[in-house]
Amino acid sequence: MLKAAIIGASGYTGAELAGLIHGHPHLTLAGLYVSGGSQDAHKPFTSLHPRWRGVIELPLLPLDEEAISRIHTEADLVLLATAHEVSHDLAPGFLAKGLPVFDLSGAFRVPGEGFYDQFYGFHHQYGDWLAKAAYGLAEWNQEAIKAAQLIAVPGCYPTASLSALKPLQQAGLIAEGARPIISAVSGVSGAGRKASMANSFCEVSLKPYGVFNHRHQPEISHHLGKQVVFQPHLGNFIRGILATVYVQLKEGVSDEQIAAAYQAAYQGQKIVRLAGQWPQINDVAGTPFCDLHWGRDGNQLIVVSAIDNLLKGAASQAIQCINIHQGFSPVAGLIKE
Ligand SMILES: NC(=O)C1=CN([C@@H]2O[C@H](COP(=O)(O)OP(=O)(O)OC[C@H]3O[C@@H](n4cnc5c(N)ncnc54)[C@H](OP(=O)(O)O)[C@@H]3O)[C@@H](O)[C@H]2O)C=CC1
Ligand SMILES: CC(=O)N[C@@H](CCC(=O)OP(=O)(O)O)C(=O)O
Repeated sequence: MLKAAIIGASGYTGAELAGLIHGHPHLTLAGLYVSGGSQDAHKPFTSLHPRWRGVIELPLLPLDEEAISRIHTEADLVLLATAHEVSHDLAPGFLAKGLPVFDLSGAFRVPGEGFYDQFYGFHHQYGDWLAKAAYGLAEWNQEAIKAAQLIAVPGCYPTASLSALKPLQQAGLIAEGARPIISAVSGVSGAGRKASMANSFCEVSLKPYGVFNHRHQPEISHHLGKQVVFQPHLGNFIRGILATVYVQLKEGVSDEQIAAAYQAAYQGQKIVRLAGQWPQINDVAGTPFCDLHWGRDGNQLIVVSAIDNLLKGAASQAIQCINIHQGFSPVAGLIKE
């Protein structure tokens, strides 16, 4: 069994990771950590996440110097379920000790001068690690994920969007010069567990945000190799993302070519499902799946993609990355085989 330490284990994605690792055939928990000064330090994990009562009875430990030394010597791999700046600061220390790091934040996803200053509001100090990190879009990047020591698990909207668009881009079916348009709705858990006015029960209403300035637009464009228009919306539900993607096809593209592009990309892949009907959040919430379906009218294609933002959009994709990195079955701990 490989021992996995989770930093940020009291948060939404960290708690999902704890559950997935607890149930994984080849992984075991090597500690659940929160910040050194956390108000939750030393509390039982289950006092924050009671659904794991009697199952994961571990304390939330403060990430102080002693804890970091303990992780260096006792853990086989580290999962960072922390804010971007926190992951940016923590990852290099674990990497220097030779530990593989799977980072759920955006801190190592997009190389490029000035990118983090512009879209994340901090200056990136670790260009060498940023250049060496593998982008953990599991169905698309297996060789890089296997080889890298640092895996940057994609954002939730980019996972939903890229899963829909990459087969078309790879097959060369998208019209030159046309920008695919992604309109996506996320559940409120996408914003994390920390309280904020915008995410409080009485304030949440279906609405757009991040118009023309969301950091996932450049993340999607970079990893697609084509500029996109991306518009996120906050929905009044807890978990899940539904992305509707509008694509202008090249002249003369046939239904068979579109179907072949998706078959070529996902045949034999168990996590991305070609749903055969329009996806809905209820079908994927609480699961590691990404459901896709498409329809067309002439050269106008619509693809719909649905995922659970906390799972395929974060924690279960991180587990897919660990599985690939370690040579386990790609779906170990996610789907019974
Ligand atoms: N929520 C989602 O759907 C998705 C989130 N992500 C990304 O994953 C990361 C985690 O997200 P999410 O789970 O939603 O976040 P949460 O806000 O729910 O959790 C953050 C966790 O980090 C801990 N933490 C904060 N500061 C530190 C620190 N200095 N050292 C150690 N631990 C710390 C928090 O505990 P405490 O403050 O008590 O220390 C908490 O456990 C983020 O980068 C997010 O952008 C990616 C894809 C989807
Ligand atoms: C509803 C909501 O607020 N969602 C988050 C996306 C969370 C995510 O994918 O995470 P990364 O920050 O790691 O990219 C947002 O739009 O910022």
